[in-house]
Amino acid sequence: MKYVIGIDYGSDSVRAVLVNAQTGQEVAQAVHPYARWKEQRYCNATKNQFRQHPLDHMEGLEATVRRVAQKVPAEQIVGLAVDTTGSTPGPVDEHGVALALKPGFEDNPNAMFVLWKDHTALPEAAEINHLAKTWGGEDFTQFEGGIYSSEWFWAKIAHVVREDEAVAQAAYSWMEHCDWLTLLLTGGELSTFKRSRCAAGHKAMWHESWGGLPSEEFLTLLEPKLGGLRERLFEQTYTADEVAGHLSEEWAQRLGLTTNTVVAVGSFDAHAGAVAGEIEAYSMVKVMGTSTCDIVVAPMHEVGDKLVPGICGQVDGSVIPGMLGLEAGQSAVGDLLAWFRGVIEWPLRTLLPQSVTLSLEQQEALREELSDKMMAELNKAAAAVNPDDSQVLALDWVNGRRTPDANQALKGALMNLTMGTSAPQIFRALVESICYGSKQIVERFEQEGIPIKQVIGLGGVAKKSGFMMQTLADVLNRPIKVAESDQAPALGSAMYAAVAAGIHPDVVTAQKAMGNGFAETYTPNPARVADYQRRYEQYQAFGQFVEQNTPAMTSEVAETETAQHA
Ligand SMILES: Nc1ncnc2c1ncn2[C@@H]1O[C@H](COP(=O)(O)OP(=O)(O)O)[C@@H](O)[C@H]1O
Ligand SMILES: O=C(CO)[C@H](O)[C@H](O)COP(=O)(O)O
Repeated sequence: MKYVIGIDYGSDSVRAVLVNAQTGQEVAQAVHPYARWKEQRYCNATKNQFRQHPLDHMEGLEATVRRVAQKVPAEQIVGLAVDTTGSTPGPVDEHGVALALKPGFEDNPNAMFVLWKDHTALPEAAEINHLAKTWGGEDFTQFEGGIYSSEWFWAKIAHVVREDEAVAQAAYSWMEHCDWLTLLLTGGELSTFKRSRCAAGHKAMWHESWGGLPSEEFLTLLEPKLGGLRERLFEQTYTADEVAGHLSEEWAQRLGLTTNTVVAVGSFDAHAGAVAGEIEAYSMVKVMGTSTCDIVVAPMHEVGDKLVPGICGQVDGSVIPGMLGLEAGQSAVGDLLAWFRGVIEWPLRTLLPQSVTLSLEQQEALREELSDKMMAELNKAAAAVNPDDSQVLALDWVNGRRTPDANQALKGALMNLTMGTSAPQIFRALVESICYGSKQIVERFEQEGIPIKQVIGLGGVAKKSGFMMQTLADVLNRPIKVAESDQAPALGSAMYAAVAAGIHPDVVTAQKAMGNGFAETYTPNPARVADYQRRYEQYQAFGQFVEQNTPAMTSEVAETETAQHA
């Protein structure tokens, strides 16, 4: 019997699944929340600064993989692969050691991984967009939807090197999180390491037609401190079905595995999730968690030269080698609902500690009990709201708008509040706003000639919120299948690992052999469709109003906003 391990690094925790390499049947899974991240040690939410310490990731690697690996003989585990969030780049030395692991940088957030949802690089993203359209050369954003985001590689690097001279000096190179972990596991040389096509193509403006990364001239025009970095990055990229190497002696020992285990090239969580969600041509797989990524694949020859504006890129082989992978998404989905929960939990955090009748332990127990129940209860109560009784309308942009047309400077909003507005009505409006945002994305693909033939949901929100999924089916007026797997990105990585280890000839065959199928299908309720269409039009008008009244994101505006938050 042969087995593979898929390792999925989410925003809050890492999980590993051990599966049968032939059938995909799950043998074991283990989850580990990041300890430092849980305390938000290197974050500042008001500045939109979200940094993760590499020790959180290394501890999670050992904790999860050791636990699942012990279920079967080590020599039967033939492959593993890692997917992570992205763009989550971090600075490294000439051997690929993360800077935060080196003396002097242990507590410096700029030496850590800059999580996808960190928006401290708003000015740099605005500069990249301006430069790309005006510098007189190639528009390097053209395969990234034409608008570069502050969530991405170059904006983040430019921001950190400007802000922190010590990091700028010490950083030999930069790596996406999925690449850094894969190099860590294989112990190879940084100069010959196989970087992820998925990460480079969607976030680093890598494209074969201009010889890989944007030119030295463009990068130094953006920021002179980037001079020379291009040389120390990479020219080639590799798809996730390829072999990056074998487990190093050190990590084989630390994980309880052998050096015969093949390690596949890394990828992003959403792309791996789409593979496990059995994506096929013109399906949209919605990976719904903290954020949402909408992944579509299409045959290269059918898309031809078509460029889809306002999405997060179109990349040859980023999901399924040989097909074009297209990505869009929303920056806050589970996070939007978690934000609202946080708002209404305020008295629990502030007034409870003032209680004279409850002990500290009782307060803590009460806080946890209520917080645990809150999301499920809000879903239930929001589903019971009579839509005719509430006109509340929301914009889902609390963490900016990722797509269509990235504008991370936009903010969330609520309208039509009355004296009768209740928490469930607001929660319902937030859920609806997420669904309207999703409809805009589907429409963008279709307007640009990429038909969406089916919609598949997966991830924490798709599994936990039937209310969200039913609303989505009603708003989109399409059935939505929800994937069976609870750990879809990890299963997708296991599929990539199985191909890299030679168990299956290609990703499509691996999907067929190892797929878990679907748990349920939400079908649109015809009685709701017309009303949601009317409200969708109101959402669009509300969005236009807010957008028109939001200052254009020049670097000056971004700097003022950042300063106000500091
Ligand atoms: N019952 C629920 N309804 C809606 N959202 C939920 C519910 N329970 C948890 N969530 C949201 O799910 C998100 C986590 O999703 P998950 O897929 O597990 O994580 P990740 O995005 O890190 O991969 C959180 O943002 C949380 O607010
Ligand atoms: O942009 C992405 C991938 O390209 C993802 O949204 C990001 O990685 C975060 O994912 P999640 O919401 O599951 O934590």
